[in-house]
Amino acid sequence: MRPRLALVPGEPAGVGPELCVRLAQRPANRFDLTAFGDAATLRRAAQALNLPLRLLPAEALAQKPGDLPLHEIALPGAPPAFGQPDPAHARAIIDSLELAAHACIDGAYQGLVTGPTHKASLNAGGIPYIGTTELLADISRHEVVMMLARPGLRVALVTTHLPLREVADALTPAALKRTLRITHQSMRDDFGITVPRIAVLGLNPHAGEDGHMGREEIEVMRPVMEALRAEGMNLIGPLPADTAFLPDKLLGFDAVVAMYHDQGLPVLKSHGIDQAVNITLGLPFPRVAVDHGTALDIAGQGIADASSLFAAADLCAELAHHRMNKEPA
Ligand SMILES: NC(=O)c1ccc[n+]([C@@H]2O[C@H](COP(=O)([O-])OP(=O)(O)OC[C@H]3O[C@@H](n4cnc5c(N)ncnc54)[C@H](O)[C@@H]3O)[C@@H](O)[C@H]2O)c1
Ligand SMILES: N[C@H](C(=O)O)[C@H](O)COP(=O)(O)O
Repeated sequence: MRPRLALVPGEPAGVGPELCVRLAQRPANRFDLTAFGDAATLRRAAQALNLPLRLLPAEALAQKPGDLPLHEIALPGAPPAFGQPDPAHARAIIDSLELAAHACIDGAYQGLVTGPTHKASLNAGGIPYIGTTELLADISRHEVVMMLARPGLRVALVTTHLPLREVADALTPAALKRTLRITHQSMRDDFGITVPRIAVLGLNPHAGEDGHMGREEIEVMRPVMEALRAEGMNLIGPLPADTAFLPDKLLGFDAVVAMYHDQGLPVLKSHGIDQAVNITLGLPFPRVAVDHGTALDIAGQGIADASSLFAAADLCAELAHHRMNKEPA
């Protein structure tokens, strides 16, 4: 059976809608798609790119390139100008994500693929939004982990979208343990790695230099890692973050756990945005997103690279297939 994926374009003023239009042109997808969003925005994106687009009822199946079933969540008013998010659209954008997530939880869809959102505009529109990862954790009532991945490198985060000055306080034994457990379990269940080798980065320079440059490695990290090793987890570290990503070292890890957003993600994104994706581990359904943002500077110009969205949809379908095949008959 082909999985049916819910596709949410994200910020209407950004590149998300045009990337969804490009995805709808791909022949022989191994999955069926239904977009959750605004029809006028998708049509406008197709027009800007001079690509065909035929919006179908949500439950229909695409018949030819350019077909896209749509569950419409209309924006109030016309689509925003390219590159100019309108906070008045915040509610509709969040509704798209929430409806798509609930449809996945209810089993109508086997996975969720999302385009980029503009966090500042959503907040300016009165929605206390931190990120889609956190939103999905709330909706599903599951503890989750944000992982970005590209061929040869997977990076999971203990803390996600919070100010740097709050990171050390947020690195609690419970947060670290939760992240390591969810990452370990997902490597086994979703990626089929029986004994995942998980590298854990120190928080401080040189992993604290035996306590001379910070004590979180000694007081928080080592006790948690010892306890989890006793349960059979293969954990390496705490490692100095500056050298953990050396190519030879990476060959020895299935995943790297970073303590905060910009400790891990710049390394991954420095390889280019084309093949990288953002996976939410721990949800009751697979969710994969693009690894890049709204790219407001190039929206509507037809030059945005759709590779990350294609990779996200392909991986989401693969994870969905995997879960469908594991479910008892
Ligand atoms: N998945 C997500 O929802 C997600 C991810 C990252 C950032 N964001 C949000 O996006 C907004 C803008 O963030 P930013 O400016 O830091 O990052 P960005 O990724 O939007 O842009 C950084 C640079 O990369 C380029 N770029 C991005 N995507 C591209 C693509 N598909 N093809 C070609 N070039 C591309 C942009 O033109 C820009 O020069 C912020 O609100 C941020 O929070 C969302
Ligand atoms: N941290 C992500 C990144 O840098 O790509 C991004 O902001 C999106 O995260 P959500 O999917 O949680 O919105």
